[in-house]
Parts: sequence; C-alpha cells; structure tokens
Amino acid sequence: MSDEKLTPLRARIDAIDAQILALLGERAGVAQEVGHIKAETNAPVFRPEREMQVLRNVAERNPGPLADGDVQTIFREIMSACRALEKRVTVAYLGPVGTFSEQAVYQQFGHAVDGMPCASIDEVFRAAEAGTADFGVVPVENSTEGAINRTLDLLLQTPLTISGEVSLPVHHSLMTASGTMAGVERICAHPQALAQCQAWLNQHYPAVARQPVSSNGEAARMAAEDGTVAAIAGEIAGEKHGLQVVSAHIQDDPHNRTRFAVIGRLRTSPSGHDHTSLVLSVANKAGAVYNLLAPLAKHGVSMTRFESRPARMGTWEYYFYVDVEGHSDDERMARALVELKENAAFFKVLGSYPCSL
Ligand SMILES: C=C(O[C@@H]1C=C(C(=O)O)C=C[C@H]1O)C(=O)O
Repeated sequence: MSDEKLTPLRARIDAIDAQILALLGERAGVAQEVGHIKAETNAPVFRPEREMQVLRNVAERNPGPLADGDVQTIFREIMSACRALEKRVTVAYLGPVGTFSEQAVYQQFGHAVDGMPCASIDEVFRAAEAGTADFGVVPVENSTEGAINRTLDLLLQTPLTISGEVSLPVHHSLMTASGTMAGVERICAHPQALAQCQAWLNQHYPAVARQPVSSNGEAARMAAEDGTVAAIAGEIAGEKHGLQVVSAHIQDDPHNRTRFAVIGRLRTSPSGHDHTSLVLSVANKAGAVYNLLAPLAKHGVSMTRFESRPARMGTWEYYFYVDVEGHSDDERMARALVELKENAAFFKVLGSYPCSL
C-alpha cells in the first residue's frame, strides 16, 4: 500500500476532525447553558422525548454513506456527554455488569451515566423509589418467553412512572474459558436464557446438565473460574470475564428481543411518536373486558399489547396490562382514558414515553 496516496487523505480527515471537535465543543457549551436554565428552575436534566426527537432527526437528515443506526449511536453518545455536563444521572439496573439490562441502560442514556448494578428487579425499583438512583431499567417482556412477571407486579404498586422504553435484540452465545466444550459438565444461564435456547441445546448438547443461575453475568463469572462450566450469555458478558465463544447466536428465535422499561419520577412530554402503558381491571362478568376496551376503539386509539396477570388480592380476577399508541396528553387519548377509567374497577396510567428506535 502506498502511503503517498494515503497521506493527503489523512490530512483531510485530520482537518475534518478538527472541525468536528470544534463543533462538539460549541454544542457542549450550548448544553451547559441549557443546564444553567434548568438548574434555576429546578427542571429535569434528562428529557427523553427531546433526545428521541434529535435521534429521529439525524436519521432523517443523514446524507450517508454512514448507516442511520450508526449515526444515531454517535449522536446518542454526544447527547450523553453533553447531558453529563448538566448533571450525570445514576441508573439502577438488574446486574451484574455485562447483562442485557446494562446494555439497555447504555442504549437509552449513552455511556456518560453512572450505572448502579442491583441484585434483583425489586432492588432496582427500590433504588429508583428511594432516589438513590435517578432512574431504573427493568425488563418487561421477551419476544420468545413473554412477560417478566416480577416487573409487571412491581409496576402495579410503584409510585414511579415509565419514562422510556428500550428494545434490544438478544443474542446468546455458548462460551467457556477455553473456547471448547472439552471437560464441560454443566451449562449455566438465567432460566430465561436457558428457555430461549432450549431447542438448540436439545439438538447439540442433550446430555449436558443445565443449571439455572441468577443471571447470565453470574454464569459467565462461574465459567471463567471453573473449566467444567459453560455459560450462555451475551458476548459482552463473555468478554468482561475473558470467555471464548464456542457457538454464537444459539437462541431458538433469531429475532429474539427483550423490551425494557425506564422507570423514574419523570413524566415524559410528548415526542410525536409515543406509547402509553396502562393497568386495568374489571369485575368478573360477561362482556366486561369488551366493554372496558370499547373507548379505545371509539376514539381511534390503537392497542399494541394486551397482557393479563392474575390478581392475587382476591378482589378482582385479573389485571390487564395494556399498551396503546399515543401520549396521554393527546386529545383523543385523554378522552379515551376518561371513559376507560369510568368502566374500570382498577385504573392506573404507568406512563407515556417515546417509542423505542
Ligand atoms: C440539552 C438538553 O439537555 C439534555 C441533553 C440533550 C442534548 O444534548 O441534545 C437533550 C435533552 C436533554 O436530555 C435539552 O434539554 O435540550
């Protein structure tokens, strides 16, 4: 390769980088000014609806050849760093480090945040409720395995609201310290991950014992210390513990995704493309659910999710977790919600938030 040809191109890249750097500095200065105004009025630093609008804008204006998703990743980090100049937010998540929940934190907030790994979903709620963390990130549903019931139960009681959602592709790998399955006696992972890889495991390692553990991160940690253990986890968790991949993408559904909720005290304003999450319940009689949901159809509000959970207090039969398109401040939605509330024995708006990218 001739450096003669590369040298002038590299000089151009250096000159462009200098311009980018100067503009980044200018942008950060403006963000600091925003920060001062927010501090005077005690306004929230993190504005998910505004950040989502910026990300949608850059995808729309992207001249190429960079992919929209890559440009958005860059701008997410720019906003994260700018926001950290106003105030660094602390975000609790289901740990340990290296979990998909941690990835979801970075997907929503960028890397200029203080992550707070918690031992359980309950602890994430507690940290956000007590104010030790500004926000929490909890898994809500998986496309293969369905609802994360503990999260649904805790959402019912919490005074927090959902201020954002994150949808992550979840790819699992089988990993060991050596990169081979020689000497492996058990395959460890979180029960959800074992379930998501069930058919693949039955086909490839039917004779190896499967052991559910508290998280995939914990499985990766065990595999790093013990040559008889193989872990199923995301490759980031494997890298953190120095594991090598035996087989990649072993989840039964190649489109496997997990949806996470961002919980906090912040009531997110409309972004123009939002979801609203509700919990409802009705007395157990014929046609009750049909009547309950009628206001949505009447006001043209589309439902994107309907999930039921048995009520364990005895008063009502089921709680319905319903997601609809739009923001609770939208006129049509506000009218539908008033009527829904009249029909419901239990009614709670969990929050309105921008749809994930
Ligand atoms: C600068 C602001 O504060 C934060 C940082 C943003 C950014 O860097 O673009 C956007 C929204 C906020 O989370 C703002 O509210 O506009």
